[in-house]
Amino acid sequence: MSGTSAALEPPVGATKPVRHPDAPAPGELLGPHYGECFGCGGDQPHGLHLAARAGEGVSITAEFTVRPEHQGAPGLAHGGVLATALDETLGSLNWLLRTIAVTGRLETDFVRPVPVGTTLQLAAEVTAVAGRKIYSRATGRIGGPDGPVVVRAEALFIEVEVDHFIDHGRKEEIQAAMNDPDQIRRVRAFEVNP
Ligand SMILES: CCCCCCCC/C=C\CCCCCCCC(=O)SCCNC(=O)CCNC(=O)[C@H](O)C(C)(C)COP(=O)(O)OP(=O)(O)OC[C@H]1O[C@@H](n2cnc3c(N)ncnc32)[C@H](O)[C@@H]1OP(=O)(O)O
Repeated sequence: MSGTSAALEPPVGATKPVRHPDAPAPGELLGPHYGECFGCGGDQPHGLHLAARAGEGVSITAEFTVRPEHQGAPGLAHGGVLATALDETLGSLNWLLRTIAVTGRLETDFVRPVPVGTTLQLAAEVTAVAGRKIYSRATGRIGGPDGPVVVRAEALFIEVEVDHFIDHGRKEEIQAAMNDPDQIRRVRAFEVNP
């Protein structure tokens, strides 16, 4: 069974997403938005190490290999981990809009079990934008980019200012991030140039 709640229906007046002229080129690896991120960070030993690549338009592809530390049932990926992979992939779309945004709502269909050792091939696109609201959807397949769909998601991301993180994040990590020139460069890559 699947379906989308009314909260994920773009309102009347929503527009098509526009790829930012300075967005990474199609095929370019995006790299992590934060080294300690559980979804994409290279410095996060238990994280997913999800690698996302820019696609055409406002679309993304990504890969994530399920490791033993991601199990729910014996030999199978935990559903929350799969939801994280979808969330991270959908979040990566913001590189192409050059917008900073956080997940407001994420609806997930778990279609088939995903064994440990499997590489999940994810694809996501922004479908509509309405003010600060960014509507998107994603699929995850196994056995290659044309393999069977195992997970699906639809989401609503909400655009925020960098202050969202500075105001709400724990002081230690925020301070460390602000002292890291690489982190500042990454944040800038998300923001629209004035
Ligand atoms: C140098 C310093 C270091 C900085 C380093 C930063 C690097 C950052 C780079 C990139 C970061 C990307 C991170 C990606 C990670 C993967 C994605 C995640 O997992 S993100 C984490 C999970 N999500 C949250 O923690 C959000 C928690 N929620 C909130 O903070 C608020 O609720 C927020 C911001 C989402 C909205 O709050 P409001 O006060 O700003 O805005 P309101 O007015 O409530 O909502 C705006 C519109 O959106 C709708 N809306 C909001 N939430 C909704 C929902 N859940 N369902 C449906 N509609 C919703 C509202 O109805 C409203 O719509 P109408 O404009 O009136 O039409």
